[in-house]
Amino acid sequence: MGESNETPEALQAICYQRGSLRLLDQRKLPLESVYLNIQDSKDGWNAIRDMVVRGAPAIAIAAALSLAVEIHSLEFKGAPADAADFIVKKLEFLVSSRPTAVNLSDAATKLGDLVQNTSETTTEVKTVFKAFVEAAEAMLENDVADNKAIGSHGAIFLRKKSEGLDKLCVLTHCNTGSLATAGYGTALGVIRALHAGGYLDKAFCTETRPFNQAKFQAIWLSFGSRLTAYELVHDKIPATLVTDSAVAALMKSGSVNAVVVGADRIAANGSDTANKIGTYSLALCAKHHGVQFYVAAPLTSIDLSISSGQQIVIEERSPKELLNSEGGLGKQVAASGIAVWNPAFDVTPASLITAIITEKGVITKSGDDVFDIKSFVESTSKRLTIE
Ligand SMILES: CSC[C@@H](O)[C@@H](O)C(=O)COP(=O)(O)O
Repeated sequence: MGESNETPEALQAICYQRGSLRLLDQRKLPLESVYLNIQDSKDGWNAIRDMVVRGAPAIAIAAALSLAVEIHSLEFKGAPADAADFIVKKLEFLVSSRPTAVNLSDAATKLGDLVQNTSETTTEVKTVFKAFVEAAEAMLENDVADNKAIGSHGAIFLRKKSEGLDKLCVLTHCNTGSLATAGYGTALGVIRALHAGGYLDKAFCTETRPFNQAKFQAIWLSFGSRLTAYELVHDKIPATLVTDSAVAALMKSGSVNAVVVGADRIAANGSDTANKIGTYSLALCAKHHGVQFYVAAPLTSIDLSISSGQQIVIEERSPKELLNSEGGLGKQVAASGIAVWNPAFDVTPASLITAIITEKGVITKSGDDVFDIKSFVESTSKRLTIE
């Protein structure tokens, strides 16, 4: 993994052209824009594990493209079936980088099926590789369009639900924007769409402990946004940063009309949702204060194979992120010997969620207070499109 200081375009987390992949090192934002060259799936795995790239959709796309770059110039000896097996094994390895977001394993399953099927209909290894590379590239291209559709559906729905208000104040958590996706973002995409339409009064972004994913922090290793605040400032969207622990007081003051967050995995039960740690507290606060709470996510974040949030594996990160400054790399800040529990995600029960905003429309609850996620997904044409 080499480094370069070139800045192709601000807010572009994934820079790809066939045979070349560079990932914006999000640990260094907002003070430095450094791109890391990703040459193979091992580099991709490390970049995901070490949070160079993060956010459920971006992780899946970066993983697939890291393998696309690896096989671009690979001299592979073997039959098409061996090439498909090679790809499937590499995908399994990539899936092991981070466990909670389903987008990566969804992509791996679909891409694996694609290469297996292709290998059965060709005598050429290069046909198998080409099918994989084109499908990985399609993920990058389709994601921005999907996010813009999420933004548009969300903006229309939120306005409808907030009749009487000309402009809305919307709170978001973590980073779900251009940096977490191929561009535009999911929950942040809804905020972008509201702003573009002249319907946003103000966005609130939470600090998002412990990695500070929403905060603009002047220490390059204090992970996170830095990121959401960076995007909001970049787009000149009126916004205010708050600590995670200020949210209850903020809602009590009546300053928030709606909360919109992203998702790493939505269960089929209708629908417990895993998202960045702290999301559950926001949802409880929102319920208490009568504030609407929305999840904005692509259909690839829905996992129909699990019936409830209890089956979602929650990633636990290093205690060092709490014990030391600068994302764990700096000086000790906590008492020696203290035990640490550092989950990266939590699960918000469906009962606290007003609606789920997807690229295919908004999933609302039926009379018995449940989301019929399964019917919604089945009635739409795609999850991961392999064209
Ligand atoms: C569009 S990103 C959706 C989620 O992935 C996001 O809200 C989140 O929890 C990101 O967590 P991260 O640990 O930064 O990968």
